Amino acid sequence: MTTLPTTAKAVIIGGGIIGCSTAYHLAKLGWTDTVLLERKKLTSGTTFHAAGLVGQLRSNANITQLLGYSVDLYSKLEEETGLGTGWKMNGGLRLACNEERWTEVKRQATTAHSFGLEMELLTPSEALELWPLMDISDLVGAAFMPTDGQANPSDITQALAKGARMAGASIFEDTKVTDLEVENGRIKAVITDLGRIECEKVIVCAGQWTRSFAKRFGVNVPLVSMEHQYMLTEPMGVPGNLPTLRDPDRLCYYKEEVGGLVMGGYEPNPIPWAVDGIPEGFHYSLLGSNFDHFEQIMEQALGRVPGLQTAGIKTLTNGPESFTPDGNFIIGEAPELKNFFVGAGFNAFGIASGGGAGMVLAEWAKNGEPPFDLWSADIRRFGRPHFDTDWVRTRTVEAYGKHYTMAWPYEEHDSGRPCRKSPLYDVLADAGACFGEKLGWERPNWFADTSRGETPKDVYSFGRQNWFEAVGREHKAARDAAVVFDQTSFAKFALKGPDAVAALNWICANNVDRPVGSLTYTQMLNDKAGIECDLTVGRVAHDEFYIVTGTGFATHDFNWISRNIPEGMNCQLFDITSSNAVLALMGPEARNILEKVTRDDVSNDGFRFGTIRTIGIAGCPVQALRVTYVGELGWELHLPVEYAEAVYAALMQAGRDHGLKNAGYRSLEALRLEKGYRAWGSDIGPDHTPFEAGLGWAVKLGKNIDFKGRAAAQAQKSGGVKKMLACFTVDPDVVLLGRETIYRNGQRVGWLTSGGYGYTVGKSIGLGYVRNPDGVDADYVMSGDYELEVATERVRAQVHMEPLYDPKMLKVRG
Ligand SMILES: NCCCC(=O)O
Repeated sequence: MTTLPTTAKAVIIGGGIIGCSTAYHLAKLGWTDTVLLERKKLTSGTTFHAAGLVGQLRSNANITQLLGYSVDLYSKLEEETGLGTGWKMNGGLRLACNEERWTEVKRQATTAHSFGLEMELLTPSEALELWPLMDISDLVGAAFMPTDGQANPSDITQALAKGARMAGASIFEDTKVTDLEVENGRIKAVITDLGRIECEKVIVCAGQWTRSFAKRFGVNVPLVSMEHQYMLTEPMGVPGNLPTLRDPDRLCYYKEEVGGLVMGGYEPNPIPWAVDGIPEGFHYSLLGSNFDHFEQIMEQALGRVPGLQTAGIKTLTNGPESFTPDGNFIIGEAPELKNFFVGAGFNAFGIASGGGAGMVLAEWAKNGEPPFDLWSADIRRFGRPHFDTDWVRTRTVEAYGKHYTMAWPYEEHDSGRPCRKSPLYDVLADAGACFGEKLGWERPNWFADTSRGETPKDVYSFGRQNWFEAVGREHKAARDAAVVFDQTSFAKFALKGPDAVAALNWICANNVDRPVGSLTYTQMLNDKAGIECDLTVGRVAHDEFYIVTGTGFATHDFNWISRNIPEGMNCQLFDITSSNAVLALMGPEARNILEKVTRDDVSNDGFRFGTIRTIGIAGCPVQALRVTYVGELGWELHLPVEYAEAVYAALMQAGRDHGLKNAGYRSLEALRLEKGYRAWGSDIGPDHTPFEAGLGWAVKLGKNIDFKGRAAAQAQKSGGVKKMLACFTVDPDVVLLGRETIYRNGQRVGWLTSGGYGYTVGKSIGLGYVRNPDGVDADYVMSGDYELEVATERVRAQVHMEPLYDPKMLKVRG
């Protein structure tokens, strides 16, 4: 009879690879009173039927690092535990069968180089030498990553479980979690059919069962079970050292197994499973093989591996796996419930991610923060649309179907749209808007001039895309006249209460205790002085602040602020995103236009840069913020949604004689790059401090006010930095997209965090950190000779530490 402990530091729910890896790492970190509970047997959920490929390269440096950690761990786990893992570092091949895919593969190789991974380009015949079973008649080229590999999913999980036990963790199989005890918004205990365990942290690694389990406690985990099939052939003389192979143009992957081949794929019409809930008793269970559905993948594979025509098929495994709406996994502490952690939704990368995901989950649970920025996989990246199961399923079906399709620059999702619409959606659509989508919001990306025969639809490529000229027109209007951006999707919060100023001044790096009517640009830092939030704060009353942040950061920033209000302080945070529309009027003509529609004083003296006031426009009380993200004179106009059409119409009419144009997010991006404004999530984030990012001027170290992250910020200000954000320009015909490698005096020193084009300066622009373990300052940055690697080619680059456009801020303050 199993006797559960009555207390534990951490309880992990789920005995698949992620749960076992988390237990392994928590125990190694010294939390030996970690308990893992598995409802049935280890691996019996999804792990046992995973294919077991371990690839490393992703478009995000830290996720690539996490996967690289898995490879390092798997390389030594067998020796440590004495259990076989099936780990083989045979390398991984990726094929390209057309010129566009070849460009994508070359850009991926450069991304690999940026992140410090070896990835070699091969001719078709060189690829054939590594993978002699394939037909290469349609091949343009291939890339080879020598450190990729494959593992046996069940064996590697058992080895992690053994390693966890060896380090002191306890693992209980056949133990069902029936409930959680929650007290004051945090986890108190886990209730099982064999007893109660009081604990500090719960980490739910229950695979596709995670969504319904978490929902019982108000936590949203947007994942969907999808049927995924792969076949295994009878032995056909496949050598044991065969690299894994990804053939994205044919949607297929391959690996060697006992002398045969595993072959699976990602069909464009996947089948969601268990839409109304996973049946009781579904463990060590598979779905019936669906040969008809697999035929489309099989047909493609036969073209690549002719030997499959005569190979016997041993099994066609149809196992449901968790997929997510954006193809990234879901990790971190739930915003809805303290001490409730999630590691789920691994999109068929569970085995590749297992080692690293367990490591980061363990560190996050133990230390209260992840070891590095995991924003692209963070559970707080989701928002309102992700609560709706139908919407999540629709979007996830699209994401699954695009698993191997070309990842085009600027690609937008097609499904589940339109979902959240600004009140101006129809008006802007009539004006030629081509919309993009973020967190469900439809947002104009650019405006087609339909009178010239332009169509508001993106045509994707790796070169300049069809919207390039249209965005250039918007850019020019912003610099020479004025534009209006519909930025209604901005997340907006109100913080109210007698302690609002004290609380916010603790959370913000900049000083927000300024007179009513002041606007403050500020970061919010973690204890390492990493930038957790980057936002604008307006003091609208003695005891009230209006906070504006990016569309995609609504859940994250709300959670960060509310969790960091010091205990006992009397103030409340409200999400008022849906109450207010936002029109940003920007450009040298902005004042002339605004003066025509308001009786309020908007002169330079009457309405200074960096202030917020209420003005009247078209019968509407508008909160006007004199601020800019494009480097021009301008105002963000925040107004109750019901006035949006009237205020927009008044502006457009008044702007007619001033060259006012609609503009979208693509020109906003080009404008901000010229000005060197940083974007959270790419140029700045938890791995970057204000001093590294050139934002030290916004940190209140000169004031005697304590704030979160102050000690680390102070230490870095005194000790100096080891990386520094710089701007790079290259010839206009070089397309920069981000992740291009930066070389200083021939040495790799970083990669671009953003890339784009500056229409005023007529150059391609990138931002990125220059790293040096011995320390970096502006002189060091400026004294180097720079090249960028773009799709494996090196190009000369100029470096800049000042904004390319209006470095003295004359336009903004004028
Ligand atoms: N579970 C299949 C993984 C496929 C891939 O790594 O591309």
